[in-house]
Amino acid sequence: MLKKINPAKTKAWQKLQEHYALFSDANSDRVEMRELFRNDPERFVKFSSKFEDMIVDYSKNIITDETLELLFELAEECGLKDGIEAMFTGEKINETENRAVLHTALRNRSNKPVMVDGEDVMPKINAVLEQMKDFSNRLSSGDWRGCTGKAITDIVNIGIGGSDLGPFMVTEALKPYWGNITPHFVSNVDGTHISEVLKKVCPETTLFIIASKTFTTQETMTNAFTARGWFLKNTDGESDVSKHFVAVSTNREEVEKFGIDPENMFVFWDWVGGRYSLWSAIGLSIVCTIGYDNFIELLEGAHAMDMHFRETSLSENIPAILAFIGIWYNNFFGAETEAILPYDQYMHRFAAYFQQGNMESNGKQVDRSGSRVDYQTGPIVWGEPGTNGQHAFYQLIHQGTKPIPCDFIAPAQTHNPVSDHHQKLLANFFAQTEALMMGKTEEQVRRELTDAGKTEEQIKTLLPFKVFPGNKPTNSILVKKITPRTLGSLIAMYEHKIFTQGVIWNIFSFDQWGVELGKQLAGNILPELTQDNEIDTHDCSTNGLINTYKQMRNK
Ligand SMILES: O=P(O)(O)OC[C@H]1O[C@@H](O)[C@H](O)[C@@H](O)[C@@H]1O
Repeated sequence: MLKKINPAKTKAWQKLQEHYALFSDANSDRVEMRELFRNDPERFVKFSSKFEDMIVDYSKNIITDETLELLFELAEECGLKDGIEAMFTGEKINETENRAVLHTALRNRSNKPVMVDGEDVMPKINAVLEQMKDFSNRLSSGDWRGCTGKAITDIVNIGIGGSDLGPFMVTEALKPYWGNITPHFVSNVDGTHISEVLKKVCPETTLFIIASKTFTTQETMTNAFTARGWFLKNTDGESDVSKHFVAVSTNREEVEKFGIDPENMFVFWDWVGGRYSLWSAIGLSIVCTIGYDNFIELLEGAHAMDMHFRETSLSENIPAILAFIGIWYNNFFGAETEAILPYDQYMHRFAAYFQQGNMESNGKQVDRSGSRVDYQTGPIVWGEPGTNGQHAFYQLIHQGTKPIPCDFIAPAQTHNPVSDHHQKLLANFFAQTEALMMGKTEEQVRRELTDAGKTEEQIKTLLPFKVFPGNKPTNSILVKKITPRTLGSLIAMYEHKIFTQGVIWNIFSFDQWGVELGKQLAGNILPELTQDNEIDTHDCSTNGLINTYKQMRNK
């Protein structure tokens, strides 16, 4: 089991607090990155790690050897190494749901046994993989026929949260690997989402994948029934449903109730968390889109990162180091957010994916003993692909008042070598991380303005606006190319970063009770919306909004 240690009460935490004074804004002699770089030409070599075709450069952080040493001490005091073993060996570390956490078993390409409740889970994982392989081959070869004998050309994944974000992000990131099946994704209960997707597909050649761990999620079931209604309206009858609807779930009973043949069901298990489920049967839409072999490459890449995370000492451990640096800013510099900035258009959903991964996992205020924490936990995660972000929100990162550590991610090779686009893209990547670290001093600005012929008066007026403080931390993650394997490693790297931070913050990262209340209340309100009578069962704001909505919808 994970230890229950208050990180803020450890010796390392106290030392980190004292150490922070060296870098604090309150210290007029503070140590800044510019100086650290000036004093150590080997800083890049020292503070970067290679992993297969990936390099993670964490040298542009406000850290010294001592900072990292203290963070390693913190991790040791909090029992990180034992925690990692507990997860990989199937201990029920998701205590509030009494579940193991074994997304790593789903990509355990060594096939060594992984035991849960005395049973090796590998045979059943392999059996579902075989089923996914067979199914996707039948789809892409045209062997699986729709109701009028036509081959399937489009799949629609209906799911939400973990049953949508992962498959959507991965299929988008790996678009260059698409075969002859086009994927679509419907998640939002807003009828616009399904309506717009249904406009693009033809009932005879479309297969719906209803993806839901519980098979009770309101949004998914509503969209699934709408899809079935649309299909039946446009085809000949109920019996054809089996050729056009398959399910991915842990809940056989509900799948059968919906009317999907259990033959067409792909199972997974309660030890797969929703937001960690793309490696399970939830990845069916990925397999159908990029092919089974590429999906296996994705698993292989993740497995390689798993091995690295499990077996490498903390001082060389990439996910752990990223996690420690995150804690450094979150808990000592008071950083509230982290940006993930992929310089790769195909990875445009990567930040959104890890928004759930991070914020649902570590958005917790109660520690593992059930007490309110007295320190900060999970950061707000956000981001957009470069270079779009540069023209939108980088201003605040460069010159705003909030510290925002950023991860820059880019491939050295593009799938679309169009003239010099990629060089321009990467020039921007490198320039931004340099600018964020170096900033622009008063002296530099003064020189520039003098060279531009400005008067002393003009220089004085403009100077404060044109200075960039710099000292803004970034990690740079450069991969050779975005392939299924690299993407698998990248995703696993971030997953383990989240896990590491959860262990140290002494919180449970694999439950998500916080999403329940809104669902419950929506369940209470829905029947109140069916009639036009005035409502007075809530607070005055909620009553007022519901009653105004009722008036508006009728006029
Ligand atoms: O796969 P399901 O059961 O439909 O759940 C979808 C999502 O439902 C949300 O309520 C959970 O917070 C997510 O973690 C989950 O991924």
